[in-house]
Amino acid sequence: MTHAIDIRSMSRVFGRSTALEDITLTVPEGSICGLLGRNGAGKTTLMSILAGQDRPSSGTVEVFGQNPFENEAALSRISFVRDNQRYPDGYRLHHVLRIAPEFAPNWNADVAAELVEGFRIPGKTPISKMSRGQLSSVAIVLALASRAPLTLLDEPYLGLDVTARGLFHNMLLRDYTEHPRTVVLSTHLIEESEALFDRVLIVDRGRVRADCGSEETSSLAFTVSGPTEAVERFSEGRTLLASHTVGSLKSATVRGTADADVRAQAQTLGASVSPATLQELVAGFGSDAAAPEPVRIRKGARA
Ligand SMILES: Nc1ncnc2c1ncn2[C@@H]1O[C@H](COP(=O)(O)OP(=O)(O)OP(=O)(O)O)[C@@H](O)[C@H]1O
Repeated sequence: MTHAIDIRSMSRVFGRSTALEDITLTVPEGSICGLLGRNGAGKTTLMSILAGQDRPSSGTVEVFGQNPFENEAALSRISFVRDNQRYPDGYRLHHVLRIAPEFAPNWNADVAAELVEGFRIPGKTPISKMSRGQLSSVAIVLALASRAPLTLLDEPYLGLDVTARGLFHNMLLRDYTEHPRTVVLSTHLIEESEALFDRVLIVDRGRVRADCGSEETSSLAFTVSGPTEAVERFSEGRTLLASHTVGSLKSATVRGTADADVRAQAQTLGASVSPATLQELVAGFGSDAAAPEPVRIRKGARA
């Protein structure tokens, strides 16, 4: 399998703060990977390094087999759109659309025009005066119309209304299907975006906590709920990622697979088991109770 991203033993330290610690991971070509984790988990730092805007303190990073840092050939294959994207003073939309193809060899003006119309991005307003959602819209136009082999989207949803979010999802999936590429998308809107992902990377405090295909997340953890005593008895000897108690009822996210034995045991105790949602997994792997060892499940990428 060809890897778009290959990271080995990579760390990024800022003074006394370790933003990324001993990261080893690969992302196969032709996948949409959700990069998920709590605030400060290390998502933006990871994307900046992949985009050649920062370099690791140790370890190696390869994008399509090359180190992206100060590497023009590698950077021409990467589109990185971040939430605080800056534009030159006085720039309006038409300036951006005119200059973008110079940096994006696969630029598609039809995709850009369709998105500009759908997002209702004003042509006359200077970019510096645009609303938060309009800025996100411009960033998404750049990201999708670039059709870069590696597209990095860091929190693309900030300020976007529900219609604009739907347009983004539809265009991403449509254009990705017609022109396959590798996309890494970080977001805190997990429920809304999870249908996009065929891979999921969960990071917390600079470390990879889970790395698997999206259809395999159900084997990482499950939720058990019921009377507090039943859930506590069921949880004995198991690894809890998180738990919540409301009145006499308790719900816990438990590491492992909910096989027939697990379900039967819960039922005997008067508790019930259901698959953990992706949101519960991210919250669980970001909790202080989560064990530090990463869970990796490697299978093929989407065809
Ligand atoms: N230039 C820097 N100097 C010092 N510390 C930094 C720097 N950049 C990032 N960090 C620290 O590295 C850690 C990871 O930050 P990062 O921005 O990558 O997190 P994130 O997962 O993108 O968070 P969020 O979801 O809040 O955007 C944080 O603790 C942050 O304070």
